[in-house]
Amino acid sequence: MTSSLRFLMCSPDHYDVDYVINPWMEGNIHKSSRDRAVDQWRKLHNVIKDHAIVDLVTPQIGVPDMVFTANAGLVLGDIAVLSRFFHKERQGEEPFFKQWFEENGFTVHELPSELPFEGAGDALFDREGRCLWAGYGFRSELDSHPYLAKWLDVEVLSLRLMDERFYHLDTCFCPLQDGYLLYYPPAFDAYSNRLIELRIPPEKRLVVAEADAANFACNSVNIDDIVIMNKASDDLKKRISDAGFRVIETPLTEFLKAGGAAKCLTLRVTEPVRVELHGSAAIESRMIRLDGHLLDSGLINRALDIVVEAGGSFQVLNFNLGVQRQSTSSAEVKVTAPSHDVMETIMSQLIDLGALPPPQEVCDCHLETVVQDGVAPDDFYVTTIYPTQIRMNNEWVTVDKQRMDAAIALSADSETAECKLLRDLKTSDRVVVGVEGIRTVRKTESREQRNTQEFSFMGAGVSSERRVELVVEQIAWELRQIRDQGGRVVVSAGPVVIHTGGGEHLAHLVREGYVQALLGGNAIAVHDMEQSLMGTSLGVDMKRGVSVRGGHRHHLKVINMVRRYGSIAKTVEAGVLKKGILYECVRHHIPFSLAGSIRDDGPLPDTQMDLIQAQEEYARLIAGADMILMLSSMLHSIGVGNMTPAGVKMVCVDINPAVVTKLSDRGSVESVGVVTDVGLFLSLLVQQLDKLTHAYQVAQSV
Ligand SMILES: NC(=O)c1ccc[n+]([C@@H]2O[C@H](COP(=O)([O-])OP(=O)(O)OC[C@H]3O[C@@H](n4cnc5c(N)ncnc54)[C@H](O)[C@@H]3O)[C@@H](O)[C@H]2O)c1
Ligand SMILES: NC(=[NH2+])NCCC[C@H](N)C(=O)O
Repeated sequence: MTSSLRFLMCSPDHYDVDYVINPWMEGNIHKSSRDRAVDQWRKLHNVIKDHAIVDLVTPQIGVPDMVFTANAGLVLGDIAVLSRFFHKERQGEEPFFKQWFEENGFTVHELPSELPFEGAGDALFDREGRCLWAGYGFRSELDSHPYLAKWLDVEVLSLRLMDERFYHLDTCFCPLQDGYLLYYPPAFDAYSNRLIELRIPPEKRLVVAEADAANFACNSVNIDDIVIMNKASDDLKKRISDAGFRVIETPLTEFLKAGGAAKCLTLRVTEPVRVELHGSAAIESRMIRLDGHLLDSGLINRALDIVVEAGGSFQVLNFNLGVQRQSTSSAEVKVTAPSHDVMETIMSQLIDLGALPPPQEVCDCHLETVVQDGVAPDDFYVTTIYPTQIRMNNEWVTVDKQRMDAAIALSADSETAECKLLRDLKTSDRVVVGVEGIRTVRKTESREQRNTQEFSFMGAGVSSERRVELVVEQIAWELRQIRDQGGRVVVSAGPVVIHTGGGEHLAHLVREGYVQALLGGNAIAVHDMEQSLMGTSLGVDMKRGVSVRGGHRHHLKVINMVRRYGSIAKTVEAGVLKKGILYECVRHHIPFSLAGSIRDDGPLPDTQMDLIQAQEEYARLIAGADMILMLSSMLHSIGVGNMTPAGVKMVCVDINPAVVTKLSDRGSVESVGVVTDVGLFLSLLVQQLDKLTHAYQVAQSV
């Protein structure tokens, strides 16, 4: 027996599965046998008694899980941090464990109420006592970890649990003597796995397969060179013994029904203190403020989801609910992240939602100078479509040329900031880094706006004919308004427009002044002209819908013809091209840009094969747009979406709901998705516009 070692156990006199608080308990209510449980517990007790002293806490009626003493609290030296159970079903255990700790000479620390932490079930010392691995995600809050670091004066490494079967850290992670670790990596998020790999060298990591993990092989008690567990496969046993340990199996099947095994049934109460080491936790906390229709628009949910999904945690400290339908709410939220990196990831997403630091914490943004043309500093802030401001010399300055996926740059001699693509950065530009002193200005999105968005957005696969018609009516109305007010509508279109018979309708829109710029690729122009000149689109007769003999050569002949004339405009001037979309563009001086791609035939002389140049032409034509109609080209629509700032209404039409979702789901109220055939859409749009114009003319003549 290793005489100095002590464990706390609780006999299973009142043990049963009475409720369900973890997936193992499902279907097991009152299905465990008390006799068998008592027998299995005694065997475990005996094994442990052979190697250490076992103290017992008196079992209590009404708290059947008290048998799992690992959850009593966390002990180091003579300090015990008492558990605050997440589930009310186990909260009744707290006073009994507290009493035991006090009666046994421990100084008991209690966490603030509503800050769950489930003791040694979620916190395991490295066997050399150098650090504390602490789990969070299901039962314990990340915010409890700084308290552990402070009270126990130990380095805390936070690990996020992802698989609800492994809801406590000790169900999937077991530090062993000599720096070994028995663990099940899929139970953790990527960041936590990286942290484990940074700290534990590969030869010391004993990775457990799912079948062993499901038998609670990681829920082992390690005393010197023995590892006591419910059960392990031969392969695992071999690997553990190759590492110099002896495995003792003792069946604990009755306790598995409640989601626990050997380690859960014990609490090590003699953890050695390493006086030379001191407390720290990489955990960071920050306050943020959110204002707006937080509940109606779902903003608060989105913000809190961002925090949790990225591996952080939150506390809503203040919530002022706007009581009237039109009044806004505000919230102050404390965000906690396991590391600086995770905090920056969370903060940059919260900034996108319009989050602000509280007034007392607002500071200037951080700038770093570019040292290589076209390369930003590592930590540069990546822009979004939303109007952004940065704080300089205690004032908020609006960033120009807003677009997504850029850096915010100030040239060496100016105090004006603009969005710059990486390739445009120049040595000596100063670039905003980190997340301090940056805010985005978001429109307050009300319940009504959200409903409209949901109504018009048809990504849910329920695009009945009538719903398409309703959306088209709305778009037609806006198109007419924009035209009448001298606004700008930009159309990006793919060749499907022509294949589906939409060419004549789009040409009509150009002719009638509804389009102020056209963006596309080589293909739409080639197919449009092929249809105008030969009546086919990629060799298919557009009237009869059948392939024309030798038709596959048509598009090359068209390309060749335009090449002979030198450009599309010259082909129109020569009187050769007499109708179609490109014809109308040339005739009505509507600028167009054709961005080339690797698969382009020809290409047409107008196709811009220098992609950087093409992106610049697109950006120039998009500037000042009121609406962008994205018609059935994923490629060009995504390109356009990336360079468009918020505030520009985008209408995306595609037959594939996934494409519509991708393009419309930019968190912007201005996006409308229509899942339908683009030819049908254009035909309905033209009909609706004619109806509107006709009504207008009738009204004027009365
Ligand atoms: N001849 C050339 O030089 C040349 C060059 C490039 C591309 N192309 C041709 O262009 C086509 C691809 O164009 P892209 O780059 O824009 O492709 P893309 O895949 O990016 O986009 C096409 C989109 O059209 C959608 N779509 C398909 N049928 C539809 C319908 N009936 N109504 C509405 N949406 C519909 C698809 O879901 C898809 O999202 C291919 O046929 C390709 O061969 C030809
Ligand atoms: N340290 C542990 N993993 N303990 C297991 C606790 C089991 C208990 N039924 C619960 O869900 O809380």
